[in-house]
Amino acid sequence: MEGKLEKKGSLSDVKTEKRVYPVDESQYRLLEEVGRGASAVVYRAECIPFNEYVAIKSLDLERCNSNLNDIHREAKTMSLINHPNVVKAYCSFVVDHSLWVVMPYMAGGSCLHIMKSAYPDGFEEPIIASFLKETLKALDYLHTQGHIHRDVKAGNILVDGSGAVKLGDFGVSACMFDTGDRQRARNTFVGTPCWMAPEVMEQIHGYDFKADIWSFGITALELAHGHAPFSKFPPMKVLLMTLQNPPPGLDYARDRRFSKSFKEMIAMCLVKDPAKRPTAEKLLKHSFFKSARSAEYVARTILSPLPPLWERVNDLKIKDADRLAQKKMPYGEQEERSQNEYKRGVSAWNFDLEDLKAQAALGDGEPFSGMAEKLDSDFQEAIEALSPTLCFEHEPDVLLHSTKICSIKSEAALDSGEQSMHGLSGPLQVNGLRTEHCSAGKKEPKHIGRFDVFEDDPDQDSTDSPNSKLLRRETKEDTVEETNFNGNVETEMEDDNLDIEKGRKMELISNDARVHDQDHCSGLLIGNPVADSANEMREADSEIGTNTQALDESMRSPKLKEKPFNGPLASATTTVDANLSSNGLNQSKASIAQKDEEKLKGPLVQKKGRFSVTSHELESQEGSQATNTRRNASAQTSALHKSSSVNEGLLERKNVQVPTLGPSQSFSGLSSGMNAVSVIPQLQNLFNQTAIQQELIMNLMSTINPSGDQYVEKYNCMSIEVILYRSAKKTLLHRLQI
Ligand SMILES: Nc1ncnc2c1ncn2[C@@H]1O[C@H](COP(=O)(O)OP(=O)(O)OP(=O)(O)O)[C@@H](O)[C@H]1O
Repeated sequence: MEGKLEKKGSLSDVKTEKRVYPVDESQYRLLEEVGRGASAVVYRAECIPFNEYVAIKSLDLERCNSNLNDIHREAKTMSLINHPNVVKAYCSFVVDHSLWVVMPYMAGGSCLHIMKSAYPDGFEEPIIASFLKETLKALDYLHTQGHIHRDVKAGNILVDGSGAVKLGDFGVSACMFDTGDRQRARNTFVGTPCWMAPEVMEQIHGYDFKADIWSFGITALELAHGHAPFSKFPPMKVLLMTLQNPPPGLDYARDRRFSKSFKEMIAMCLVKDPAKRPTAEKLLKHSFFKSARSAEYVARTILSPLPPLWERVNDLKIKDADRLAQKKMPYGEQEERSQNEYKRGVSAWNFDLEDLKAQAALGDGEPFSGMAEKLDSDFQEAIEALSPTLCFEHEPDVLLHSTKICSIKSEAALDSGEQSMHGLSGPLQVNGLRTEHCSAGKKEPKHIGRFDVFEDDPDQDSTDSPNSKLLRRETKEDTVEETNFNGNVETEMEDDNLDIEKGRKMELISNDARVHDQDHCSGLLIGNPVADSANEMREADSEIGTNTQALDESMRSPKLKEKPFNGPLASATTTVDANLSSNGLNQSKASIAQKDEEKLKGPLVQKKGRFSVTSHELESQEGSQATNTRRNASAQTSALHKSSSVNEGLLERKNVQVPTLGPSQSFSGLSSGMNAVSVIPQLQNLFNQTAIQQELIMNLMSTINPSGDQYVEKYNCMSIEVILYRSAKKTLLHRLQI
């Protein structure tokens, strides 16, 4: 390691390393603010004894989830970094409630700052190549040292006065969002949604340094366009789009100005299967980087016309404040702030998958999905804006990450036990569409219901994008799923094994919540994430402390304790899969095919690190207790699957009309051997879950904005919808009983 440091370091670094920077506040004079992030303010400062400008990043420890030891450990790591393209920490020390990290002052500021001030539509290609090449060197170094940056974006690519480029924000800020060791950190969402790799969002197998390569590709697009893809959307939408859309690329009409080589380089980074992304070292050899210019060229063409960094930063602050002032409505203001922070690239987006699923359930899943068209657009926004991982407290310009939903979930999880968690665990399932890796050999869906309304979409023809071409080459079969907001999926399969494939999908879902098909889907997370999750939640709760206490209180209703919160996600999935398997014969054919295949390969159910675990192994490992629990959970999940699919069959057979269900409230085919009476418990189950969700939403609303009349109004509106929905279910139940 030592040798590597020397090889990759520079003389100047070695020189500065010998300097021992004072760890005493009085030895520094803070000057202007030159940057602000989620948890830190960065100042230009003077190191008095050395008569040198430095940057001091002041991290507010009171706003951090991490304990002081974690932060110090990370700061220490940062100080050990020694590479000309990585901003190192000279030293760090605590001042009052803040940690001061002393770093070299990067007078040009971040690429984001430069873009915002002077290049709102992005840079020219040689400049992009220059920034990216240096960034890639930094990543190569970090990855070689075993580090994952986790927050690569234009806002963290810094330029010094002489045009040298360094990757900043390594270590400390990453640790700010961790609550423990790295492994756990790697199972939480860390980073900024637009830049986040799909595998980071999915949390199925964890992620590695290839996540940085994805973020690097997104950063390339950011530098080319002036903003990251999907940056205008709220985080939930960004996550959905990243997971379900084809990877973004330079596919717009205006991108004709960019070279084929640039487009190709981006497409190589933005492959959803991390294993297929190149390493930083390999990428550095790509022809695109031949167009990179010298630091001197960057300083002359880009930096010299700009005013000093602090002036630019101040101007940007004023602009942001003006924009905010234009929006007067409280809700609009909050949304606008959120968007501002988001566009600014602040990384306070520490998501938890469960939060997102809860959000997905609230916004998109049953019971509301069928009524979506009836809700006014305002209400839709309000539901989306429930994205409760974000809230503003105290300081208007600072986005804090709140764990309110997490706290609700913790209560529910702890109280209702493992089974309830199964419906919520695993990959994000929204609108009945399971997220799948591209490597699964399938094309991505073209639309995500209402989320496909994207200004740039016409240009972004998924079939023409270089990425999708790239993906298609990897694809053995050609499957296109089109999903609308209500979870209906039209499937076109050009493969000869159509029926078997359809049946296999059904088998995968309905067997229970366990099976993954290695080639097809990420599937539900099985194993046993519950215990860990529950522990993490307990810890998270204790850390959250008073912030969420009020909410926790409000969530301790007996109903919530009794009922597992696993309905909408599990049942929303049903529509899709039931549609796929409307033919019972196909099912059994597929079932046989699946079993044959399992005999040969052994069904892969989970990957643990480098090891694949088959269902047999898993069962024997987990012992009978875990198996039983899983079976219970499976039975529950299956029941929900069945309940939804049975409905339509009954409707077809009995020709029952359900007047208040929207046209898009989809029910699917009847499984053979089911009778009407047998579905009543399942319907009852759905009915109960509706009530639970209603209460959950109400609590959320009152907690987020206890005095907000708007929410009350919205809630009333929603209550009506829920009542309509309930009455539809009652009618159905009544008719079935007759
Ligand atoms: N050494 C430096 N010299 C000059 N400006 C800097 C320096 N370090 C950071 N900045 C500026 O301050 C901003 C915020 O810093 P930083 O990103 O490290 O904070 P953070 O709280 O970790 O933010 P983030 O939300 O990106 O995680 C950066 O975007 C950059 O513009």
